[in-house]
Amino acid sequence: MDSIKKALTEKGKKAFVPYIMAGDGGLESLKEKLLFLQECGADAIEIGIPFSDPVADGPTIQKAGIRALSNGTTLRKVLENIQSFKTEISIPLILMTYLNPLVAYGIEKFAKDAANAGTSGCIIPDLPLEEEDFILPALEQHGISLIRLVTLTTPVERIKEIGSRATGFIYAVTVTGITGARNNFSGELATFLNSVKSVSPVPVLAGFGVSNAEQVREVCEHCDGVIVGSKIIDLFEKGDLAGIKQLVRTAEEVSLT
Ligand SMILES: O=P(O)(O)OC[C@@H](O)[C@@H](O)c1c[nH]c2ccccc12
Repeated sequence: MDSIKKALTEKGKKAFVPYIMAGDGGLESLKEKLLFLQECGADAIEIGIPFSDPVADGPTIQKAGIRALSNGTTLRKVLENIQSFKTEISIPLILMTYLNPLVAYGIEKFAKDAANAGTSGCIIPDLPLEEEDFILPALEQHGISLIRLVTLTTPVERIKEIGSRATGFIYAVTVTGITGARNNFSGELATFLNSVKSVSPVPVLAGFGVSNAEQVREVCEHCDGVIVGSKIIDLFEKGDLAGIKQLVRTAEEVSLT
């Protein structure tokens, strides 16, 4: 079993995966944030690499990216930084990057350096299934799982194909739009999550727009766990560490389905 799938299932509870932007608040704060989230009980952590054209991101993450870029954060610096404290992290770290910074860095070199840094998964939202072949072999060779996304508008056949290739977990996008807090979800959400679950050999985690305990519970009822980004960034910015801890813990209270 791959290490991400194992980490997300072995505790026998719904998974909680926070997202943070590397370099937001200075790269020196990354270690502290990761250790804090690990201590709160996060099951894995998604680390965003800042990029100038983040097409899937809403205002909160766009702003976090701009802050990170303006203090000189690069993919190379992030990987070096993570590598320096990797022995202190025991949960999977998953990098979220758009294709452009990856291609600029070099695919082979990225896969090798990401593995050396101790990361075990990668989300590339602008990499379509049809174009995976130029990157997948390098990731596989270095033991990095490619985490694929499905959305409310992905056709059933495509969801099946993604299910057949899935490693780590499947990222089910809960909204038709960009990242950021939402007041409510589509009426189709439960049906969508159930259909993804029915073809997935790995956990199905839902993300986009989840920003409070009630929504964590609502979404987790129909899948294996949740990913929260914008709200976590907000809470870190406000210094509300108790709020983060409480949100992470919510997933433990949801009964297994
Ligand atoms: O911020 P939200 O709405 O909680 O959504 C999660 C999200 O932040 C994180 O997983 C993410 C940030 N940028 C992305 C781009 C594509 C896919 C996923 C992401």
